[in-house]
Amino acid sequence: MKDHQARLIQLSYENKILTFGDFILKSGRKSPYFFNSGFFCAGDVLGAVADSYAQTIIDAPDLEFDIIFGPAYKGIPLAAVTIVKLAEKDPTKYGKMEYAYNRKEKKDHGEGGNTVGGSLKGKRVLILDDVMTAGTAIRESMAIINAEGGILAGVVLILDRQERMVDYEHSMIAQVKKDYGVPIYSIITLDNIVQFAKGKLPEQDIKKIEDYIAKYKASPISV
Ligand SMILES: O=C(O)c1cc(=O)[nH]c(=O)n1[C@@H]1O[C@H](COP(=O)(O)O)[C@@H](O)[C@H]1O
Repeated sequence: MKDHQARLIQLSYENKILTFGDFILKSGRKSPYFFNSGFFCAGDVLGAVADSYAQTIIDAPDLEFDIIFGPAYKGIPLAAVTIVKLAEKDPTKYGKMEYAYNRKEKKDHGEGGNTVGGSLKGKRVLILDDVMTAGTAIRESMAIINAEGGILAGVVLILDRQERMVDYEHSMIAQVKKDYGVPIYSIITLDNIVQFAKGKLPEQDIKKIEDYIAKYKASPISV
């Protein structure tokens, strides 16, 4: 793990963003851990996630984009702090780059429109989201970008849960990469969380995570 990844997991655990227990996911799966990015609300941990997003973007060899899109609601502050961090790290490349987000409800007065911030029209758009499990949230973002005339350029996530799709061995990330032909990066993965948990949690909790992995972890194959 790189320093920024280890630091982000540690801070996420301390801030109860990363928790271990019994959780029901959006997909209906019963999970022994949950990552709640709604708790990125203290300055230190929000700064840490912004730094990790920005570093992941800068280190990615094949991400070319003109604007960042943060899906409402949780993606909005994440996109805002990341664009600030990118501008700090590389002012020439990112100083004038914009970000945008969608409204949950359509507005038909004032400036109108479904998105706020920079225009997506004709631009290569990088989606910045928190967690991908079954891919539902990401597909919703893709539909918004299409409707606004943007071109999807890639996705950066905080956590790749590395879960397999129902009835398949491969992951949702592998499927989305194939369907849209764009790169997808994540700051941390389930593997990183397991590595962290092994030094921290009691044996019975590790066992629950291992059982979950045996049941739901995807094979590292592309489609
Ligand atoms: O329900 C989840 O799968 C989930 C797991 C987790 O650890 N953290 C988490 O936030 N989620 C939620 O699930 C969404 C992603 O799941 P999909 O839309 O199924 O890919 C996230 O945007 C969250 O709403």
